[in-house]
Amino acid sequence: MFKYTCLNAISEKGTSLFGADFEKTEDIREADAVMIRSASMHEMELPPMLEAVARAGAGVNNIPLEKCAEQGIVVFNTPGANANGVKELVLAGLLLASRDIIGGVAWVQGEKDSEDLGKRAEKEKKHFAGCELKGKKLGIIGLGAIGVLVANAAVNLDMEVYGYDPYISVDGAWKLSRDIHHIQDVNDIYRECDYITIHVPLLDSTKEMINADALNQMKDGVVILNFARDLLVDEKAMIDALNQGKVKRYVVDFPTPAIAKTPGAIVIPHLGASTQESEDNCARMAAEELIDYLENGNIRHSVNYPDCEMGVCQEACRIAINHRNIKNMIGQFTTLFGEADINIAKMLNKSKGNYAYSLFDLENHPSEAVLESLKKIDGVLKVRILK
Ligand SMILES: NC(=O)c1ccc[n+]([C@@H]2O[C@H](COP(=O)([O-])OP(=O)(O)OC[C@H]3O[C@@H](n4cnc5c(N)ncnc54)[C@H](O)[C@@H]3O)[C@@H](O)[C@H]2O)c1
Ligand SMILES: O=C(O)CC[C@@H](O)C(=O)O
Repeated sequence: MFKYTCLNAISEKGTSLFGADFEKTEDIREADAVMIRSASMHEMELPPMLEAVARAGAGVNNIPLEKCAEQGIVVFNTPGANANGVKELVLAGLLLASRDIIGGVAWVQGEKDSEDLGKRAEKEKKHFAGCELKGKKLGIIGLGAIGVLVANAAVNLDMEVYGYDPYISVDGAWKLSRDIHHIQDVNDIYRECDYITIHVPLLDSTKEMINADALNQMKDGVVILNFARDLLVDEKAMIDALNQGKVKRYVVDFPTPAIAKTPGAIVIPHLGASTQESEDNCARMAAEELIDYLENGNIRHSVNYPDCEMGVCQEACRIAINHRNIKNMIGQFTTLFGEADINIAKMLNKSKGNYAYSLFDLENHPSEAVLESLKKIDGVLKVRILK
């Protein structure tokens, strides 16, 4: 029996996939698995029996990845599962920044008791006029699941699209429309574009990438959209740029009191992935990842351990070992099995950065003593016996 806990509301489309071997608990201390959206785990003590965390979403900056890896806890996310939801809100952001729909609707609300509202609207509407997207230059920083969808949709809106992503995946490159200009130097995006949208993860290397230097290079009256993470933008520099009119509109999905008070900012309460479809997709993918990991030891879409899949075990049992990526680990594992007279039917070892993962399908069950010896090997972080 496995236990899971949800640290945020998770769609029932995902949780309903947990079968008879799974039970929900409200107490993380007895959970084998955590499902999470945006709650922060940074200050949390990680219980010793926790095996896995699944982020029903893309960004994992709310989870201590290294601390989890050190305890043999595999962290998953759900790449692409909410990308369409975000893409659609980015398109809404482009339109909201270009036409004063928000100002116009607020004006109508303020005048809703005027008998001659229709007539007055015709006179006042000039205050809410805007510009069209067609022909404008859109720069996209980050061409992953969301950036590619935004880029292709913007081409269909007749925008001139510039994309920058030095680490673009082969899959991403295949999906990208040929009409997109591939940019090698992000400064070209800063200098050339009328609209700039960022779709990169929050990392040490991307933190405050939109800072005073970047803003100074941009065109006067540029529109910036940030549906990725608040800390990608230096908020103080953005507020100054909005106050000086350098930035015409800043559309941001991450509210703070300072930005919400600044004229020109269009601030949304983190709604990018808040559609039924995105929530269902993320929950389903997260649940499937956890089930396959807990039952079969397979890792797919992990952000702190290598992906490693060996299907369903057909032998006496499967041993899953989370360990450091250092030399002679496999030699020590196989020596132990050999000395215990256990034949290995199938094995797989993968590494990612400082961490590695090994699966062994064995023809006989190892004794408790063998399992204890495995756990004692220097560099081993977790050992599980499955089936
Ligand atoms: N507002 C929301 O509700 C919402 C929803 C989903 C994702 N997000 C955020 O959006 C981010 C992107 O999501 P995604 O699903 O497209 O992720 P993704 O991993 O598919 O794409 C990220 C892309 O950024 C690129 N990248 C990394 N560093 C870069 C850099 N310095 N310059 C240019 N490109 C760089 C990567 O190569 C990758 O292609 C997530 O990390 C998350 O923070 C927000
Ligand atoms: O769970 C959410 O609502 C937001 C998710 C989003 O920020 C993500 O990174 O996927």
